Amino acid sequence: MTGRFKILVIDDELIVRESLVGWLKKGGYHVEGASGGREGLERLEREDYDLIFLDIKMPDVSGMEVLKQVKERYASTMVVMITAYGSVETAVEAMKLGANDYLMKPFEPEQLTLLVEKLQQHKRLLDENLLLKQQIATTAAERYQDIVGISEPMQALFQLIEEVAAVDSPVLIRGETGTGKELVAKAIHARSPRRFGPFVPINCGAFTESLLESELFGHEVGSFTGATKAKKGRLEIAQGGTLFLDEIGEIPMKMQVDLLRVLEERRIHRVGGTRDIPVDFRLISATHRDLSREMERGHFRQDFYFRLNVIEIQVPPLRERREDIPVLAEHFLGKFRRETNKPLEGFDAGALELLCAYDWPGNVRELENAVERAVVLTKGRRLQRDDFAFLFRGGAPSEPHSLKEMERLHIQRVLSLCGGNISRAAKLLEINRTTLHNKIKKYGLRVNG
Ligand SMILES: Nc1ncnc2c1ncn2[C@@H]1O[C@H](COP(=O)(O)OP(=O)(O)OP(=O)(O)O)[C@@H](O)[C@H]1O
Repeated sequence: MTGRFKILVIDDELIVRESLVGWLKKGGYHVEGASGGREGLERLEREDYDLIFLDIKMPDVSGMEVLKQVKERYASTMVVMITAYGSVETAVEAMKLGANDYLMKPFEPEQLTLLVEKLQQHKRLLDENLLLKQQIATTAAERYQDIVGISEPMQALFQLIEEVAAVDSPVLIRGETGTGKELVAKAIHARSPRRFGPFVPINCGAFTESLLESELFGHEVGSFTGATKAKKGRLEIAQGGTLFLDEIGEIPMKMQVDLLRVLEERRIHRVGGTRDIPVDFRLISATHRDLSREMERGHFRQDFYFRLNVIEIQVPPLRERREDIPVLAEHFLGKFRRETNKPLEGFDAGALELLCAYDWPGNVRELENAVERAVVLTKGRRLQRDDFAFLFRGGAPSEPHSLKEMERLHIQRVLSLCGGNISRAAKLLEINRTTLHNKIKKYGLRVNG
């Protein structure tokens, strides 16, 4: 535990500095020394410290000035002022400015140990408190179910979800990749009379035609080689609940006919079976494709389209609701802070400005990935503009990239080359569609052309 507690001693007096550093090191703490205010501030720029011992009197930048800057920029770092006998008043002044305690020269090692232990305890309590605050930070006003958003289009969307949830008609959710279509589908289910039934999602783009058929309809024993057991399909599993067909635009024409029949007759046959099985689910589907164009091209059946699209919901792209960017960024920061246990304080103004200016072709998923990456890689306490510089590096990297990044860029290029056609891109990349799909999700890539 003590190994992770980091201390910086800022004192221009060599003897005081070295004895403090020495004692604290013996206590098992990670300690560094700085010989003046300026050097101390430079170190703080580069690294996080839990505690600073700070001499009040220093020739270059005074202890009081350093204290002010620390409180402004690294609010959660604790500060103990080091003061000479006779200048207690200044120490008290410093405590008014936010110092946690003071240590009067000369001091004994025991005194020091007790003080550090007390502050360590204090820090633990603060961290727990911070965590609690983060957990309740995203207030009800900012989220609906699990959907975070304060913009007008999102407020209108929440209202629409509420209305749509009350009826049982099929819903088609449209929106670019990563806009939160699945979250919307889940929210509709969670507010609907079917909420006690299952929510069964299936990504139609992630299977080959025959696998998709068996996933949806299930199969009987012996219906194909390897079918040693009968299996329920998702249409059956969704009994009493909601079936969510994601990437409906990827469904092959023949299966569109089969599904259309199911929606009309409310009965299915498993693959290889003859038994009529009644099904009862609400259908929500989603697509990032322009289905009217797909119909014109002869890739999507009109009758099927009308069946799906009884109620249509559009989820706007993130660039059309930029007010949501800061709240979403904070929301994801909270999430990844909890996951990584990094004591991050937030975004600085430059970082937020940059996030709000960026166009987010991969929408909320891309923002989520970007915040995760910044949280993992940052060396500072606040996420800064530089932590998001990778967003603007684009497809022409001028500096070496990690293997992961090369993969991300390569897949994005191939996807654009194939105009967003997943099957074609998967073929070119020599991976299967499921793998490609998972990578698209993982990297928050754009699929639509
Ligand atoms: N408004 C939001 N609030 C919080 N998280 C969000 C929001 N919108 C999207 N997300 C998150 O972004 C990610 C992508 O969302 P989701 O999978 O719902 O998008 P999608 O539109 O269904 O994407 P695709 O078209 O690629 O399937 C998820 O991790 C989701 O939790």
